[in-house]
Amino acid sequence: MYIVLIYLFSFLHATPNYTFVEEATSAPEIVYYDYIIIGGETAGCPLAATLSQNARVLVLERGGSPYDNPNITNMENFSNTLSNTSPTSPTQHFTSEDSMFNVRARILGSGTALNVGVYSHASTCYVKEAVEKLVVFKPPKVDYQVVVRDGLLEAGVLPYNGFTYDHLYGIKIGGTKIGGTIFDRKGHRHMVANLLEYAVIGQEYLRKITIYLHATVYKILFRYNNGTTRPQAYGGVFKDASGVFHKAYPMKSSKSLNEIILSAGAIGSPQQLMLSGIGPDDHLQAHGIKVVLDQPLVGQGMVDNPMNMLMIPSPVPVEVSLTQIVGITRFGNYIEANSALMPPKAMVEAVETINSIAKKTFKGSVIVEKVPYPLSSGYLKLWNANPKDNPAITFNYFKEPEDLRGCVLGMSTIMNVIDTYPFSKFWPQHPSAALSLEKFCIDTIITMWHFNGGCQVGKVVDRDYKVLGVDVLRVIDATVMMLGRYMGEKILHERRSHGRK
Ligand SMILES: Cc1cc2nc3c(=O)[nH]c(=O)nc-3n(C[C@H](O)[C@H](O)[C@H](O)COP(=O)(O)OP(=O)(O)OC[C@H]3O[C@@H](n4cnc5c(N)ncnc54)[C@H](O)[C@@H]3O)c2cc1C
Repeated sequence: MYIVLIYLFSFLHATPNYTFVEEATSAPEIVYYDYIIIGGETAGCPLAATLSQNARVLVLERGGSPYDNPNITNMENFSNTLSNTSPTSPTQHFTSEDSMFNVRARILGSGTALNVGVYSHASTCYVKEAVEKLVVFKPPKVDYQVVVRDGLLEAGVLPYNGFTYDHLYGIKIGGTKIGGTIFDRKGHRHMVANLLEYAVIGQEYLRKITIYLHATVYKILFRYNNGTTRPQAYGGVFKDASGVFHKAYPMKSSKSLNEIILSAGAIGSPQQLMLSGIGPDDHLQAHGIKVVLDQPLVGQGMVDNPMNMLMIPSPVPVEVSLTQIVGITRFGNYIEANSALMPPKAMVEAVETINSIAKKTFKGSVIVEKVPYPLSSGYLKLWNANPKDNPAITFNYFKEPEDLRGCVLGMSTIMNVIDTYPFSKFWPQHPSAALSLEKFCIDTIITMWHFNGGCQVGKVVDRDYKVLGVDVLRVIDATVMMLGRYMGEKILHERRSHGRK
């Protein structure tokens, strides 16, 4: 075991030699695997690596590889990827129907190749320790983050919980913590794609996993077996970068153990269901899509965490840091801070404003507040039948008054933090009490990029994430919950109990 771990760790600081990752242009016209996973997503990568221990797995990812791109791998370049609007960018930009500027991932490893890297884990029964050994780290000590920690504590965000991966919330177990990060001590990003290392061992001989890049899935195919009226997913159609279409089929299995698994994200999965004919009857027909199953709840329940922030210009230089310290207030708000970064669009506009006032380069930090479990929700609809285009998404931020109240409480905490002694060297002024925090929250809302929903449990999928009303199709991604490795092991267990090795 020790030797295996050394073997695994030896890969971590170099670009992995994934011989099983190929451009989709090299794919045959028709391919057969036990599992077809649509999307190399945060749950999809560990799911694929786990399933490949006992089955043949194909992953179809519409984006490219995250390796050898310093904008992705180096923390200091974090915002360059987010502001890249080219058609081949790893970020696909969209504006929600609420006029919120936002981004979604288009790359192997999905959001973990773009994100801020804050890591906390689910309850321990779902946690696989090895995952944390491979991609999660304790952040280095950064003076500015120490100031944030001390400010939070002085402002009453107690107790201090030290370094922990635990997801602390609620009145009794909130407080201030040092959270995990997917950036290592040198500021290099580690992503879920690194978990494909699990699939490397034995690969040369067994060839149990294949990942096609720039493979955009256009639709899932359905049929009806032996005169039944229940649709069964039996394949998928994908297009490579040269515009050539290919088909991928799960190998025939008498016990229907082989499956198609949608792991295309909170936006991609409900969109793909609709494009494949599962969704609201009238909406699909309006786009000329043949209805396989009238399912009015596909695309419903879209939620995004509203985020608001204060930008704090500093008279002294501030080290570059992404989030290390997380304060969870007794009202449930998350308070996080980043320093000395040139941030993405909404932040860039704010920086430009500040610069034009200050007439000097921005030095400073941002402290953000997130409403953790917003009650406001919306829906996703298609604009057209092209899977490469964004669908129309409405989040209805702050529709529920409780969410706005949550923002006000969070912003009050931030103002208390910057009024503390540790913060005095960054922010010598006292925050203005005359500010209307309700107005501030509404006027300055931005996204936390944590959108989810669209394929809700009990409405679109069952508790095993199988799509209701059809066979051989699951959704395993942030749409439902990010339990890739856990679900992989569960599915393998089901496989073994049916006598498949
Ligand atoms: C800027 C930013 C910062 C964030 N910060 C944090 C953080 O600090 N901590 C944290 O826990 N979370 C953070 N998140 C959120 C987190 O990264 C996501 O919740 C997570 O990655 C899962 O996202 P998702 O399920 O929506 O999938 P997505 O990220 O949308 O991934 C879906 C994948 O499927 C692929 N795909 C979609 N459609 C198709 C198709 N038709 N054919 C083939 N492939 C397809 C996409 O290319 C993509 O790779 C952040 C996100 C962003 C964008």
